[in-house]
Amino acid sequence: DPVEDKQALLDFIQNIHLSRSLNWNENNSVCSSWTGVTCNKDQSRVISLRLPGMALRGEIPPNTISRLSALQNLSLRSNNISGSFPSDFSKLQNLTTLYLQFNNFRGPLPSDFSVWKNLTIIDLSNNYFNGSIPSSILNLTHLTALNLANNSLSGQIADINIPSLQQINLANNNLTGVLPRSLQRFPSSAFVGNNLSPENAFPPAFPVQPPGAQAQPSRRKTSKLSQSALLGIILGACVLGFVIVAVFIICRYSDKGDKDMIPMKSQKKDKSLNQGVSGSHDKNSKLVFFEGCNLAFDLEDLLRASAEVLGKGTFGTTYKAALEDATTVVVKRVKELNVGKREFEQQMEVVGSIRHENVAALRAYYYSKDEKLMVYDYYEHGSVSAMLHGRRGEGRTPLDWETRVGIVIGVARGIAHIHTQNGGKLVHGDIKASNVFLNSQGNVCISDIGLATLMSPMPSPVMRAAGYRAPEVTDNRKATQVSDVYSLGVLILELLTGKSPIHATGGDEVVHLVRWVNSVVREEWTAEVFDVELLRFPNIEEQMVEMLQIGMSCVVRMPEQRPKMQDVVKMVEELRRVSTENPPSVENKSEISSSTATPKATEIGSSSTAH
Ligand SMILES: Nc1ncnc2c1ncn2[C@@H]1O[C@H](COP(=O)(O)OP(=O)(O)OP(=O)(O)O)[C@@H](O)[C@H]1O
Repeated sequence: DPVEDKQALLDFIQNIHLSRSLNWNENNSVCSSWTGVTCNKDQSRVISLRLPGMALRGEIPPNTISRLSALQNLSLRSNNISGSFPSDFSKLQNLTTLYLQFNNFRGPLPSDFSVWKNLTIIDLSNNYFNGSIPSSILNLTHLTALNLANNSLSGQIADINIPSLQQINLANNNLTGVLPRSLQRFPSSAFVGNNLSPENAFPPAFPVQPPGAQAQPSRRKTSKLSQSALLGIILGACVLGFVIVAVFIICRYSDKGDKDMIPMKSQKKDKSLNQGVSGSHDKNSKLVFFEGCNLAFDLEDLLRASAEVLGKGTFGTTYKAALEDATTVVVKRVKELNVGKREFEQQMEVVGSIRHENVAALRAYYYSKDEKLMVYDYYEHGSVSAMLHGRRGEGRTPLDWETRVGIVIGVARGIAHIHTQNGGKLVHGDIKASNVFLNSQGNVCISDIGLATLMSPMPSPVMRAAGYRAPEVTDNRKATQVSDVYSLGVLILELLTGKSPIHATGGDEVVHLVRWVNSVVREEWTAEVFDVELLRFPNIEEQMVEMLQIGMSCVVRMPEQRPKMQDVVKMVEELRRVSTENPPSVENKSEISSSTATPKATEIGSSSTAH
C-alpha cells in the first residue's frame, strides 16, 4: 500500500465534514478496498480519487489531497465544499481531469493554470467563482473540455485558442466584451447569460439587458428574481424586456442544448439520467461490466450523466448519456420484463460475452427490482433505418449500393455468429433497420440481441416490429433462428426498395412490404421494386435482382424452406465476390425501366411462395 498517500487521504477525511459513511478503514488496503480510490499498477501510488455526491461539507483541509502528487483524476463534484480554490492543488502536477462542479467554491480561479500541463478536462461549473478567466488557461495545450458555466466570472473572455478544445461552456456568468474569434466555432448556447457586446458573431444571444436584470447563475435566480420584481414595479417596461430576453434565451437552449456534452443543470433538454430512471436503487445491485470493456464509471456516475432520450422502443426508453469524462454511452432502460433476476442475468452473460465485429457489444447491465439497464456504445452515425428513411429529398446523400450490400453481409455474419452461441440456441428475435448501426470503423453492428425473448408477450406487436416478424411467430418470446432469417429477408427487401416494412401509400392503405414485393415480382414488373435512389448507380441491375432473389428466399412463408443464416452469408458474399471480380462494363449498362424485366426476375416470380 502507498503508506504516505493513505495517510494523506486519512488526514483529508478526518478534517472535512462527511455525513455519509465511507469504508476508508486504516486496516484495509487503500488500493483494493477504499471506495473512490484507484492506485497505479504496482499499487505504489494513488492515481485517482473520486468522491462525487458524498455529502462532503466545509473547506478542503490544506496539505491533504495535495500530497497525492501522482494523482491524475480528481472528482469531488456534487458536494457542499466551500472556500476558495485550494492553492496547494498546484502541487498536483499530474492531473488530467478535474471535476469540482456543483459545490460552493468562491473567490477567484487559480491564477496559474500552467502548472497542470496534462489537464484535459476541467469542470468548475455551478460554483460561486468570481474574477476573470486567467489567460494562463491558454497553456493547457491538451485541454478538450472546459466548463465554467454558472459562476460569477467577469471581465473579457480571453482568446482561448486551444486547438484540442472540443467543448466549452461559459454560460451564465458576468462576462463582457466581444467573443474572441477562436471561440466563435462553438455553439452560441455556450456563452448565453453574459453581457457580451452585441456586435459579435451571435448578436441575438447577447441582448442588451434592462437595468437590474443582469443574467445570473441559474441557482441564484430566486434572490435575483425578487430584486427584479421590486424593480419591475418601478420599471414595468424593463420587466417586459426581461421576459422577452428570457423567452429568447430559452428558445436558443432548446435549439442547441443537445449539442453540449458537459452536464449542465440549466439545460432543459439534457436532463440527468437520474431524472429519467426511478430513484429507488437497490444498494446490493451494481453495474456489471463485461470483460474487455474499458469504461470506468459506476451507477451513480451513470445516473448523473446528462442524458437525452433517443427514442422509446418496444422494450423501453433508450438514452444517450454523456459521462463527465466525455465518454458517451447508450443506456437502455428495459421495461415489461417477463423473466426473473436469474434468467435475465444468465441471458446478459451470454450476450455480454459475444465479441464479433458485426455485433454491438453489450458493455454492462444493471438489475434491481425496479430498474433494468443495459449499456452499449453510442453509434454517432445513427441507425440504418435513419440512413435509409431519414431526410429524404434534396441535399441528402443516398446510401450507395456497396454500402447496402455491406450492411446485408455484416448483419448476416453477425447473426450467423449469434446463432452459434449458447450451445447454438441463441436467437436475436428483433432484427430490424433501427437495430443496425455503422460504427466508427465503418463496421456494421447489430444490436439488441436476445432482448425480445425476455419480454412479456405483446398481443399486437407495434407496427415497426410487426413488419419484420415471421408469420409463424405470434409470441415474441418464441422467435427462432428461422424467424431471424425471415426478419433479415425483410431488411434485405427494405434496403432494395427503400421502403419501410409496413408503410402507408398516398391514401389510407397500409402496405406490407413482403406482400407488395411478391405481387410486383409475380406481375413481372421486377424493376419497379427497386429504390429510385439506386437507379443513379450504374451497372448494378443484375446484382440487385440477385439480392432480391436472396431476400425473397428468406421471407417464404414455410419456415423449413428458408435458408440457414450461414447460407445467406455465403450467397451474399458470393454476389459481392462475383461483382468485384467482373465489374459490369459501362457498354453493357442497361437502363432499368418497368418494361425490361429480366429473365432472372421472371424466375423469382415463379419460384417464390407468395406471402
Ligand atoms: N447504441 C446506439 N447508438 C445510437 N443510437 C441508438 C443506439 N441504440 C438505439 N439507438 C437509437 O435509439 C432509438 C431508440 O431505440 P430503441 O431500441 O429503444 O427503439 P427501436 O429500435 O426504435 O425499437 P425497439 O425497442 O422495438 O427495438 C432508435 O432510433 C435507435 O436507432
